[in-house]
Amino acid sequence: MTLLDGKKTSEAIQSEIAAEVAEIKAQGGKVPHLAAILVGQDGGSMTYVNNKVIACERVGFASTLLHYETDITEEELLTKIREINEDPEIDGLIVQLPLPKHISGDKVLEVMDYKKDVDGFHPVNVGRMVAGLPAYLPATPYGIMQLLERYHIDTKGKHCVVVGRSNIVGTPISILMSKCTIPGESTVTICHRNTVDLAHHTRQADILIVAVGRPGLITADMVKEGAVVIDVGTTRVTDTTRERGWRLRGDVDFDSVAPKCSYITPVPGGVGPLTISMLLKNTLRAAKKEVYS
Ligand SMILES: Nc1nc2c(c(=O)[nH]1)N[C@@H](CN(C=O)c1ccc(C(=O)N[C@@H](CCC(=O)O)C(=O)O)cc1)CN2
Ligand SMILES: [Mg+2]
Repeated sequence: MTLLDGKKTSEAIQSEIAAEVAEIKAQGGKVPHLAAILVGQDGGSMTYVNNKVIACERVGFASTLLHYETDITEEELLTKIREINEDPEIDGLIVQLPLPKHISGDKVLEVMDYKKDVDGFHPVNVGRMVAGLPAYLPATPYGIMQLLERYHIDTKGKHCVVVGRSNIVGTPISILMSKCTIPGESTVTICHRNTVDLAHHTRQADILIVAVGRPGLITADMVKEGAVVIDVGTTRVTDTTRERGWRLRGDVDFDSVAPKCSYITPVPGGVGPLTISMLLKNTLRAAKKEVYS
């Protein structure tokens, strides 16, 4: 069994990005600039956004963090987004999810300039990804593709079973894995909350990607011998032995599943760190006008 080291891969990607930024600076160019909007005080969201800002500094990007109270109105937020759309200094914009219930994520995306949508969630970017046109790929699926590529995992003709159909992970990764690209060329099955006999499907998987946020859902009996297992789940579960009172747990029961796998991602240190690196990569692509002129 080989551990897919997301931390190491993420560091390698960030070094590549930092080298490109150094080159841009040396040529007297403008450094990439990411704006991140955070609404409210959710612990996980605050950690992720802070980590994004720190990662920007590490690779030499400029960043702007806009942190609003939970009671900001939808219209106030939309006005701010329209301002950022018009700001030529800012190359990429993300709005950290989840948003409070009174703000429509769909409206936020529709207002956002798709050319700055470095999360790849805007309908234009989703549509272009489906059509196989240049687009910003959502960071987590993009990170999974990087892991498969950099570990030279053969995906062509393999059966890839995806558990979860979220817009952030499940749906886009199932499309990317079915595309005629490498990685890709897989036969894809999507499972979700109404799938009958989940284990029947997961046992068929050569490549199993799980993104539902249900700690320990996938147990050893649900996995084929030699499978590649990608665990996207990162749920905070109570752990009184830790000072902070919690630990992260994936959707896969790592201890029982790992011995059966050819490759597996740990939690933490698997897909998570790549989510941040691929956001930086998209921001660099935005600054270089690689996707849109
Ligand atoms: N606008 C967005 N919102 C959300 C996204 C997103 O891509 N765009 N994805 C998730 C949260 N997320 C980034 O935003 C994210 C999740 C996990 C990690 C990560 O590095 N996890 C580490 C553990 C970190 C820890 O100790 O808490 C790991 O798995 O090793 C990074 C980013 C939902 N919202
Ligand atoms: Mg899902």
